[in-house]
Amino acid sequence: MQGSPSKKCSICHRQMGATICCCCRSDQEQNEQLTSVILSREPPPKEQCRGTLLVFINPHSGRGKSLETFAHTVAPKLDRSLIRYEVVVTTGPNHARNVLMTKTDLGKFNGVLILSGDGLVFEALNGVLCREDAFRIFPNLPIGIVPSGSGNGLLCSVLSKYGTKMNEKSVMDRALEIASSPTARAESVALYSVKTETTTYAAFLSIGWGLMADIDIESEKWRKLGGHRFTLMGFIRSCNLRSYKGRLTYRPYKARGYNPSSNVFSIYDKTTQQRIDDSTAITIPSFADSEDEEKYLKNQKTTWTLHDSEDTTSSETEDAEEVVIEDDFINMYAVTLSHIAADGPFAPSAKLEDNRIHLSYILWKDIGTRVDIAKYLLAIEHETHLDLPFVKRVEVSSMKLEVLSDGSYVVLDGEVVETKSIQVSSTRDNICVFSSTA
Ligand SMILES: Nc1ncnc2c1ncn2[C@@H]1O[C@H](COP(=O)(O)OP(=O)(O)OP(=O)(O)O)[C@@H](O)[C@H]1O
Repeated sequence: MQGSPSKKCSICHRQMGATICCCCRSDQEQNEQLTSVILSREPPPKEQCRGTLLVFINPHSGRGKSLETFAHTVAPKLDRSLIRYEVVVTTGPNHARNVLMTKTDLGKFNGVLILSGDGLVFEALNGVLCREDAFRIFPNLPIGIVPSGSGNGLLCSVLSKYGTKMNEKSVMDRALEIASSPTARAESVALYSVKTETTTYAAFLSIGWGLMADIDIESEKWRKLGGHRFTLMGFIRSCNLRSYKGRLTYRPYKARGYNPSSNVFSIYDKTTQQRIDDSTAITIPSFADSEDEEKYLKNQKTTWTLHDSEDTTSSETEDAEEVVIEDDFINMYAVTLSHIAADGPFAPSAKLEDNRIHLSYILWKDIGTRVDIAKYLLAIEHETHLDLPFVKRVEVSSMKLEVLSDGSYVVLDGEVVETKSIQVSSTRDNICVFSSTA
């Protein structure tokens, strides 16, 4: 017997079945279908499973393929590895933040997996920062990344340490392997305290203002081009070069006796709560009264340990003097990790666990012509940008930027923050990030 006559799609001219053709489906319909595929998967039996991940998927990040990647690649791999997962498909800005701020059972997870870019990692960390147990969660809840956004500096910095080639395919392949491996390991990445006029943030990657910040934000409309969006906007911007008036104050970095370690651990050996319990058990004094014990635990590590604070012991007797520069800038870009994207390293000497801020800036008065700036942007790809004579660079432990003119973006970890004053400080706190397999 013959079925109903099959029609041809008017767009791709392929034969259609009973349902509408894949190319005609709206993004929303396709996302809804993928979400239901993901949510209807049978988890591996609890008694056999190795652990559980909390997964955030931003369906609109980068080229908009994250739901597809999870449904067709990550989820089947996790099932095979006997790793269970709870999925949150984010519906808009602050969804992930609100979940992480309020979730009462975070301790049961072995890690958080994020399918988006640096922006969603930043949002997630700042959700955790709002919790009273934030500073116990940070070093014990590993964050894994499947690169679906257009900027994945954190992931590229982590993978480049282990020799992954910096191109889109190699980064994606290795990220998928680590994200779904039962032998995945995590390690420390330094965290920074940031204060603006109104808000305190946790940051892990970069603070930009001027040329590169403008390129980053103004090219967002071309998200679907992936990394090429930066090249295109870079070209446009160096043709229309402008200066930005500001005051930059910084304190050169002194180690003050600090020698951070990577602290590598296996993600599925323990849950986050077990790791927290283990670390508090080492330091907890014994209390006769359980109320005193509860008070002690509550007061434990509830805020930042600043690198330059009075409490951090110093083997160096003198702190470095602050330096103040008030001038017309072309670019100010400070990074705390080596890579800001999947091309060459922006700060080759930056290490994951190290808490130095690698500050670089260009003053208007130091450049010859706009060709210098085009050279600078091109040199980033070849890792020679820091050798250019008009690029000033210094390693600092704190920096403050005061914006003295209108019409520019201050960009923190790739996200715009509405402020004219921003202070970034090195801390001795860290997060932990999926980084390798055993
Ligand atoms: N469903 C959603 N729709 C729109 N925005 C979302 C959604 N879910 C999360 N977001 C927001 O989108 C941003 C994602 O940024 P992220 O860097 O992860 O991806 P991206 O595609 O690289 O974006 P960008 O280029 O803006 O950095 C976050 O600020 C997050 O709050």
